[in-house]
Amino acid sequence: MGGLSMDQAFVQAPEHRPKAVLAEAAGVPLIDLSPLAAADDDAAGLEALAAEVGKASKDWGFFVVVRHGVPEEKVARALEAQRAFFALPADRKAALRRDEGAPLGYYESEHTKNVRDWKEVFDLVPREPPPPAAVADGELVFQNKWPEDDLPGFRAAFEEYAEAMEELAFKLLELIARSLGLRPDRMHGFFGDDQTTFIRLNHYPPCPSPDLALGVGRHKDAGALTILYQDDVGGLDVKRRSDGEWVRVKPVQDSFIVNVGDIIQVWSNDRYESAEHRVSVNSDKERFSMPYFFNPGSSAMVEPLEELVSDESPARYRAYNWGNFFSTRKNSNFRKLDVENVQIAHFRKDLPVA
Ligand SMILES: O=C(O)CCC(=O)C(=O)O
Ligand SMILES: [Fe+2]
Repeated sequence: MGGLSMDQAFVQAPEHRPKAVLAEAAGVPLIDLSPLAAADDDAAGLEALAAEVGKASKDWGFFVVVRHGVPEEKVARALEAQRAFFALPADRKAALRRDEGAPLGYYESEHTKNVRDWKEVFDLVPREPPPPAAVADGELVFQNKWPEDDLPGFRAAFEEYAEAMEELAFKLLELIARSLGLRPDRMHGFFGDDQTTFIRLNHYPPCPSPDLALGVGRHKDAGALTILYQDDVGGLDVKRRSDGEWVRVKPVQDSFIVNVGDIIQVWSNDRYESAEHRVSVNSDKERFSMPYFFNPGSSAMVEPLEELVSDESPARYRAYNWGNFFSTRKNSNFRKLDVENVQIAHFRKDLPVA
């Protein structure tokens, strides 16, 4: 199934194999977003909601949202298109395969931290930047590859899904800004028409060795915010900050899982921290998930927001260019490299010991 066959490339080092995973009890916070719908006349409700989002972002870096306002039918249509795509014959999927300079489309050989992931993916962008007149060495071309001939409804399903996700992403960004004591639209300017937001469709086929391999190896999301749909199979594990245990995020009907990525960690000057997570696979069920990675434009310089920096709380990171970070990370996921992945830790300032 899915054309993957178990070999050494998928085997995790013993310390990273998915052994003990805690049950979902005392897990990731569940947040009801319905106060957003009442927004304008309920300032107190919004502030309380922002405080909840802030606490979850601080304690976990992850939370599950329900009553989020995204129409069920839009999610159902996207999910149906996703399943239909991965059910296509291997050669039809391979016709849309990504390559090094053109990272969108189908791919079945992603590596996370140099170990192959037990999954196949399809990446697409909601906003296609115009193709550059000349492509510089190492520059990536973000052009969608649609399965138009096989699945004529696919593109429309994801265009409407992306629109709904963007609306939710801006609302979440406003709640995060409020929770940090900032103007609600403080971060909006980073997400103009040049944003590098992308949607990934994940398919994790049943795996003959779920004790040795992972669907996605442990990692942190590099962007600003991730909004993930997962089906009812389960497999996403989050590293709990309080004790370093891996905790399974329980599937909840009609919910999304939200996590703050590295960029929010940097903007917030470490008030919020992006959490490590991974995907465990199982031997009898396939699993589908769809993350929406909300990312700024590639020219954005990422650094702690000035309102959150002071003499008492000096900037903990040097500014870095998002476009460079993003393309370096994409290249290292494409094939096995000898070097360590780029990390925000590389931009961390050495703070004098107080
Ligand atoms: O499939 C999932 O539950 C999570 C996938 C993930 O972490 C990622 O694609 O970055
Ligand atoms: Fe992730």
